[in-house]
Amino acid sequence: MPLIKIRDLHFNRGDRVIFDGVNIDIQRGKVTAIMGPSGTGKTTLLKLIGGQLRPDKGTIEVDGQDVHKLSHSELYELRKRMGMLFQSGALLTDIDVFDNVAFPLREHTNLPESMIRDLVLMKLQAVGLRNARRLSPNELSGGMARRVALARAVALEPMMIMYDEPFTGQDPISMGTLVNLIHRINDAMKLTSIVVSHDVAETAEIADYIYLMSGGKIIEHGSPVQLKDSGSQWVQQFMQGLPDGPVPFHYAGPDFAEDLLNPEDNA
Ligand SMILES: Nc1ncnc2c1ncn2[C@@H]1O[C@H](COP(=O)(O)OP(=O)(O)OP(=O)(O)O)[C@@H](O)[C@H]1O
Repeated sequence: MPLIKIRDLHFNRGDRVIFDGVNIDIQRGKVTAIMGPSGTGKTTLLKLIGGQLRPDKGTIEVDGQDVHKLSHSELYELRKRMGMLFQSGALLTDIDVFDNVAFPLREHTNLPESMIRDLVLMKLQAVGLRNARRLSPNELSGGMARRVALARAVALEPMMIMYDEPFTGQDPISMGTLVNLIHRINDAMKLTSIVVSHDVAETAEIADYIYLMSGGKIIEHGSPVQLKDSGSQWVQQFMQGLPDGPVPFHYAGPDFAEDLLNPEDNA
């Protein structure tokens, strides 16, 4: 049984079709990557899985529960078991690293402070920042801040974790550290991970399975090796990061000549 089962997912933003009949299985214990060009709806998909958005049609089941049929309190309980690491998931800047990681534990559990301390130190140890616990977030590098956010995301021992563009803005060394950490934490904590990214090389390195999305559909799915050997031109363009190919560079709409001929249209 997959941990997440997405069936016939449809979702629109105004007239724009974001998902047009998408099916995805996220297997337990694995790292699954969702990749696709900018604007294809990767972040939107994570929000649909987390219940922040509602599909127009189709279902999303997480651990056997239909996310969009849950009551508020049931969804709240489910969300506590879903770690999320959003790109914008900033740390609280007026408290130190330790208190940032302790925050969800103090918020959602009644554990005594001594136990919270042990749990926080364990999580910080796992991301290599136990000795940075008294630093304030503005004393951290971007890579360190992301590792603290990761420690915080796993503080409540979630069953899964969703990463939104975890590698953006990282230098090669902290990129390498993150790549290792995502895999190590997934295996050590027996998690299920979803990584949403357009960083092909790094994502292919950690993913056990990849879904490639474009134009509202899943274009291809398989192991990184299967995708690298794919005969599809589109898949090759994406996996090799080639600028020209079947993937359009321009956001869909009227063509340029038509726009120039309609100076009245300020849209
Ligand atoms: N709040 C919103 N209201 C209307 N449209 C939105 C909103 N958020 C996103 N969109 C549109 O939905 C589409 C998908 O956005 P999304 O952020 O999910 O893409 P993405 O694949 O994560 O892109 P990127 O890789 O660039 O982060 C885009 O066309 C975007 O313009």
